[in-house]
Amino acid sequence: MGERVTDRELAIEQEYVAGLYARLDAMREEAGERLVAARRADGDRETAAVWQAEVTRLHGVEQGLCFGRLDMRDGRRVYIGRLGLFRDEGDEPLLVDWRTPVAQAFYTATAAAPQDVRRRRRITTRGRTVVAVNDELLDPDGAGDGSLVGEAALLAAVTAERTGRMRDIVTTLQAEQDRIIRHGADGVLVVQGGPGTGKTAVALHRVAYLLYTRPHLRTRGVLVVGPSRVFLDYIGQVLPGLGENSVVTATIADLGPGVEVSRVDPPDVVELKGRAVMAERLAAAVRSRVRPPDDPVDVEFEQQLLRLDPRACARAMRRARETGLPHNQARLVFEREIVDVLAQRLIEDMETVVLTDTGEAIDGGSADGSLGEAELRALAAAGVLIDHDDGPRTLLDETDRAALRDSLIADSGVRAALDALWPPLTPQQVVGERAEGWSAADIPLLDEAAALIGEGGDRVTFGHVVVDEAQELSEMAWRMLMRRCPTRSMTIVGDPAQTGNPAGTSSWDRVLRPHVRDRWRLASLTVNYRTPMEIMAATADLLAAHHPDTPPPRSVRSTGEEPWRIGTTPAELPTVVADLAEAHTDGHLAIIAPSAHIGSLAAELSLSIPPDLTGKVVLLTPDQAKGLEFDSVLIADPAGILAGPLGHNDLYVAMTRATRRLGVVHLGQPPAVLSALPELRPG
Ligand SMILES: Nc1ncnc2c1ncn2[C@@H]1O[C@H](COP(=O)(O)OP(=O)(O)OP(=O)(O)O)[C@@H](O)[C@H]1O
Repeated sequence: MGERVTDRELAIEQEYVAGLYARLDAMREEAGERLVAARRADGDRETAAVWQAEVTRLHGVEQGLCFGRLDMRDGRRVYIGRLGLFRDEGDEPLLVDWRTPVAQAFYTATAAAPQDVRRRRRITTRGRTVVAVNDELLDPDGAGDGSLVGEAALLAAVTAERTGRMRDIVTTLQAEQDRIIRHGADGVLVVQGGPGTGKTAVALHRVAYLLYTRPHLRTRGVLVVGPSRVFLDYIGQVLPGLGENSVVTATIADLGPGVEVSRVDPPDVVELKGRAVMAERLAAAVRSRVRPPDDPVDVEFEQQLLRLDPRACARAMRRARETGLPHNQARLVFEREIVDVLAQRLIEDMETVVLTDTGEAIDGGSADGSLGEAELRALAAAGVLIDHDDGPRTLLDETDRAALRDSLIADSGVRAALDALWPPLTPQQVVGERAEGWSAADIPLLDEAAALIGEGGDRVTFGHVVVDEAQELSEMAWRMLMRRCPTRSMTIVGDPAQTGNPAGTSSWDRVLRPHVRDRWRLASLTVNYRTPMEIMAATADLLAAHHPDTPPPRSVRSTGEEPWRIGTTPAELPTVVADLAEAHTDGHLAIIAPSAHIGSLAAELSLSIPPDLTGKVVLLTPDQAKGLEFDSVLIADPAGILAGPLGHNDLYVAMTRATRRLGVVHLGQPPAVLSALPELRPG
């Protein structure tokens, strides 16, 4: 039950909040001055970077700096906000960071389990002005069902018009979400839940939590992987608003070895390229480049022919392989072995030149093996540098041998022979050059090849990796990601009922076990904060037909607005969609259509490709719509979407993007799974 709050309370909070902003301003000023000073001090880049980060952090938390207050049973008042603020060091905090243990009760205290909280107050601000104060008394006698904390604020947040950019949910986090956010960082945490259950939001708040509680992650780095650049832009404001600016966001393609994706593979090829067995194929392809020769190999060096026998080659190859080094590094071992063999051969030849069979010196040489002029000339021709001033020396000491090896390595004839026996490779050569360009499914293959040959030794790794829409990753993509997360500390969020990639996953265990065995935990989210009941009901047939074991998430609200359908012809589809879009006046509208219609719809509606999410009308394929949300969604040609390789999942994604309204324009008869939708009557 809400308690009536007087204007006096509003005034009290206004004064307090004004004090917090004053403190924030003072901190900003100080950080700004320190930044200027550090920039002035020559070369103190590190200090300047620290203060630059602090300035950015302090500006990021401007909106909704303080959003709550806990009144404890012992009389203490705790104000909760986006960061901790103190009047002076060692003082009681003016504002407590939402990530501290003290603040947790703000999200999890209920009337039944009040955790020493007497009153929970939500403070709503617009700019720096307090516009509302809502209280909940956590009185065990007045316990409701306690499942939703701060229901009014939550409902206000979930019904608010969308802007095309994701907002943080720090003021209205729910208990099941809070538990996941504060879960320990060891091992892999998989967060599974239906559409709109807050998986993305939770993953991002968890990043902020981990950075706060484990500061070493700031240096080790946190990576957030998302399905597309459009999606990463969509979520891009959330972490800065939580005061965190150091996180790297990337798609799988961004992490790859710098090739441009310019081609789309057919679904069966995508599926094939994504399988883990491709790693074995690539390893075999690399191995096959190195085969002991059947016949002796003649190596030309300084107009002499040196003969390498196949057994010596095989032995050198074996030794190089036994090091376990990647191909291009193992080649250095092979090179050393072969050069040793060649050097030995040269030395032996040399000795037969300068000594007789019985070991006597000829051509003026001395019997103890020290060198005369003729030998020195022969050696010089072989590239061995002899210091004449040193006087006569013993036949080929270690320095001579080293010099001989160096000249062998530098020799083009020797290099050509080495290249033929153990060619240095590039990732492109291993995967097979593609004249027609690279596809997204090639990226993990190129990365695997780079690892096999030992390129990318300077590859950046991270202390924690978050994977969003993780159901989309192929087994090969998982291998690629794991190489970037040696600690295997990960948060993985996804929903196998939304998998659109033919190489994506339907089983977390299957993709994770090869990398972490059973060191992964599953957490579930069950409440849908995005999609109203009416729209979820419209997806019921689709979900039941294709994922009978997946319980639909429970919608937190109902809007009273029924989804509808309307039939048309292929020729009229663009104009029907354009008319419906024109009639749409409130909020953001997404038109979701199979890629075959995107061109004609974009032309008819004058819409941009790639889409600008902040536009009032946005045109997307189901794949591009993944993870996003809009006030209204219009689906064009659902049968066309269903015809894709995992079309039922794509249609499910498309239908669950709307926060308010859903309409479907079908060609001819509607697909069976949508036939229960009421038909829109003209007018
Ligand atoms: N506790 C909450 N308070 C307010 N809004 C919330 C809360 N939890 C989730 N939401 C809102 O619900 C919407 C869906 O969240 P999000 O995109 O994180 O869901 P998701 O599970 O990743 O969805 P999908 O799988 O469909 O991509 C967002 O607008 C988010 O802000």
